[in-house]
Amino acid sequence: MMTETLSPAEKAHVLLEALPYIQRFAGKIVVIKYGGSAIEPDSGAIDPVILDIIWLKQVGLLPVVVHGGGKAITRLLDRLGHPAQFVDGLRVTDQTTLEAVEMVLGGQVNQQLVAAFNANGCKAAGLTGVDGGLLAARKKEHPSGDLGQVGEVQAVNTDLVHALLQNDFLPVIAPLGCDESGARYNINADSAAGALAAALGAEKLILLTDVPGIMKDGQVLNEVTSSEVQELIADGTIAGGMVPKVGACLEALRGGAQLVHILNGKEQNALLLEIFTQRGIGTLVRGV
Ligand SMILES: Nc1ncnc2c1ncn2[C@@H]1O[C@H](COP(=O)(O)OP(=O)(O)O)[C@@H](O)[C@H]1O
Ligand SMILES: CC(=O)N[C@@H](CCC(=O)OP(=O)(O)O)C(=O)O
Repeated sequence: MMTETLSPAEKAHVLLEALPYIQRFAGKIVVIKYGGSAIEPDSGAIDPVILDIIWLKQVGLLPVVVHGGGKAITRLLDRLGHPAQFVDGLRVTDQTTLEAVEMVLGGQVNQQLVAAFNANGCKAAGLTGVDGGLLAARKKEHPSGDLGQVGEVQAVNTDLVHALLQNDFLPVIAPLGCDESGARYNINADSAAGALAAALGAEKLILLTDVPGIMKDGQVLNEVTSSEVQELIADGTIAGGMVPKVGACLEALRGGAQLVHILNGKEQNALLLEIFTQRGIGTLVRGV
């Protein structure tokens, strides 16, 4: 292990460096979006991201996990011979696609994550945005045309999430929602995480993906403001799946989140390094 190469004083320093961050964030809600691009298919091996999140909870933070699963949905659609189609990072969702989305997000991926948390000593409970009226959705209108059953969050009822947190459960949330008529919607997981972070008054929103942050000319941008984000979208630097991600960041900031980050979930212990050390990693998105 890497710690074997550290002297006892260096090991103690690592622990002491974390102390002010533990004190600052204890009791605070941190929404973590775990993207389908970073979640490995079920391999049986312990996912290091799961251990990082358990660590956060163990030292008194209140993590809330929102997961994606876009790659797994596309794999299922491929097996069904049903082509996947995206517009601005959003999956066009016909009836067959909605069924696949519900199976993968509400079933496979959610249960894979919950089982992994529980197996590693962390009480986790899986739910979708349909449960307890968590994510009240409506059909998302898009300038490019009809996206089918793609939803956008209209309102968030946080009662169930608070009930879980109060009972020491880690909420693991799949981004599905429904409207008052019972129609069900596929919601982009970043957008769901942004809306939840805003509604929960989260201290932090962290979006874990498969790239080191927002990239420009091959370099990761350490920090961007909301107005720079608009320019980066307009000039095509930010495209595809990164578009809903930055939208989620801006929504969380508008909702009062103090710190919003995009990190590479595949980078070893990215979460712990970002939260508990002075080392800045990924992209920090600022409100101004
Ligand atoms: N400027 C950018 N910087 C980084 N990634 C970008 C950028 N523009 C587009 N992307 C794309 O966004 C992807 C991340 O979004 P997505 O595939 O939806 O991930 P996730 O499944 O983690 O939500 C990256 O893998 C990359 O292909
Ligand atoms: C409307 C829409 O695009 N929904 C997404 C929901 C899953 C998701 O966002 O997963 P990632 O975070 O892994 O991309 C989809 O169907 O792929």
